[in-house]
Amino acid sequence: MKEVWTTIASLMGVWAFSRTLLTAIFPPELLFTLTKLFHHFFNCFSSYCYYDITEIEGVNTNELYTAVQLYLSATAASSCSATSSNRLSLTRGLNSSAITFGLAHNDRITDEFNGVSVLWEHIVTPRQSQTFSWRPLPEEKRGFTLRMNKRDKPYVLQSYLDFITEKANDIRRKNEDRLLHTNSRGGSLDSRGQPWESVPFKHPSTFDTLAMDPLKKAEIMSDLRDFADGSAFYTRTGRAWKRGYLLYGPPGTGKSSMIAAMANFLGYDIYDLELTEVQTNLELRKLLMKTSSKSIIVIEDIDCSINLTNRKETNGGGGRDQCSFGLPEAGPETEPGTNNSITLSGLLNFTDGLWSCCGSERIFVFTTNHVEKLDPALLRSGRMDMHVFMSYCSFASLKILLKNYLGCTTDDVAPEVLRRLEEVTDAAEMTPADVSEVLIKNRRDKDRALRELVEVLSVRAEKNRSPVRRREGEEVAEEEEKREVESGDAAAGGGCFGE
Ligand SMILES: Nc1ncnc2c1ncn2[C@@H]1O[C@H](COP(=O)(O)OP(=O)(O)OP(=O)(O)O)[C@@H](O)[C@H]1O
Ligand SMILES: [Mg+2]
Repeated sequence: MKEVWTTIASLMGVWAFSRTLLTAIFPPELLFTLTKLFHHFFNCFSSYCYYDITEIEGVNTNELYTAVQLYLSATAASSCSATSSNRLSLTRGLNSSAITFGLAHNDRITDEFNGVSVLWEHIVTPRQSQTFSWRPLPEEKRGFTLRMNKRDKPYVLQSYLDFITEKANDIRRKNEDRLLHTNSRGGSLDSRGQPWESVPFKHPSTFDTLAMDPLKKAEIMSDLRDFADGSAFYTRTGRAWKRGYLLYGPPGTGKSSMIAAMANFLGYDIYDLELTEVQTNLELRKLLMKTSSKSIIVIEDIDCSINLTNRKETNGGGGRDQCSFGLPEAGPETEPGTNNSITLSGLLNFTDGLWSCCGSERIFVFTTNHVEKLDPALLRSGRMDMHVFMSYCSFASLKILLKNYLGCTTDDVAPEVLRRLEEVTDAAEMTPADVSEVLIKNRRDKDRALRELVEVLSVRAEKNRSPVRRREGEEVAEEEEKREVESGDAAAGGGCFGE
């Protein structure tokens, strides 16, 4: 033992002496170059190269670090044996329903990509001193080091990192629940500069549970699928990657349920834009800029949010916008130029102006109960590409509701009951919401539910056949016709599922 210590001491002595000697002989620049050459020389003999991916770069979070962490968490979870220890850290993010596995501090994991084996090490060291930063930095410095054989680097490094980024995006999408964002705070920002407040979006509505004409439904689903897969198409045709849907129809026909089904179908987040909370066009634009890709931007009851019919030019608008629209019951505080000065042009720019393209893969959905109140400019193709009429409950829709609530198909219903339902459903003009209520109430007793449903639908159908009601219906139909003539070919070119 004594001999070992003697050898170490003498080696250190030699090293210290050589350094002193070298420093005395060579100027510092030359010494630096010699040291570099020395390292280079030794590197030539090492068959590995190393890449550090730190958690924080400057003051920003390094997205590659997050991607690697997610990717390795999936690898670690599937093969605990690939890690150097059998300890993994477990985390569950706020708003996420999935648990993420992670490498414990200073742990290693091997991975294979295209037949090439690599080694990852998770390095955690205490942060020395708090450098100046606008936001507090974590107490520990974290990073991953990737070790790869030099000969493999030119072939796999880039494609491996691309693969990791892609995989991490998939995992993120699968792990995270949909988010529902709202601008209920008005234009004020939170501590992270966000104007949107978010909650997990857990609406269970899907296209399976949505009661509507199956053909109409299939067309919408295929349109959405084409949209989501349309990256190349939109680039080739020079169009912004966005699509607008107008859902209109009486209350309780499933417009909001359809939006939820769309979000669940595509895996997109929803931004529920409360227009009455937005004061100016500029605020509207800022909200738009803070939305993410792969999202549905919704304005519900657009006719109630902003008065789009009383189009009047204003002189006192400072020349910023030509036409201003106050809220329906516009008091003095909502006069243009004062508090709420959102204009139609601001809204139109929001949906298809240059700023609407500041992200990609976004769907705009407007809903209304009174499509006749909307300005034709808002309805034209390019803004609202598809007009979807959500109708009263048809016999086809009723079958879906029977399956949803009573778990029965048409085979389970007695033929005479089925025939009676078919006779009265369309004439009854009941909304799916009203039909659902009857079914929910009697869901424990299928026969009673069907009996009551036949009764309610028959009474409604009979009422609708009465002469007074027919006259009213004719007036409504006339009004509809007038509106269609007025809005002209607003929807021409786009899909229109009106009935
Ligand atoms: N087409 C439908 N398919 C399945 N369920 C529906 C449908 N329409 C309505 N419902 C049921 O009725 C409830 C209300 O529907 P929803 O809120 O989607 O209607 P809406 O058209 O958005 O109404 P409003 O115009 O008042 O906003 C939903 O929770 C759902 O259970
Ligand atoms: Mg609704």
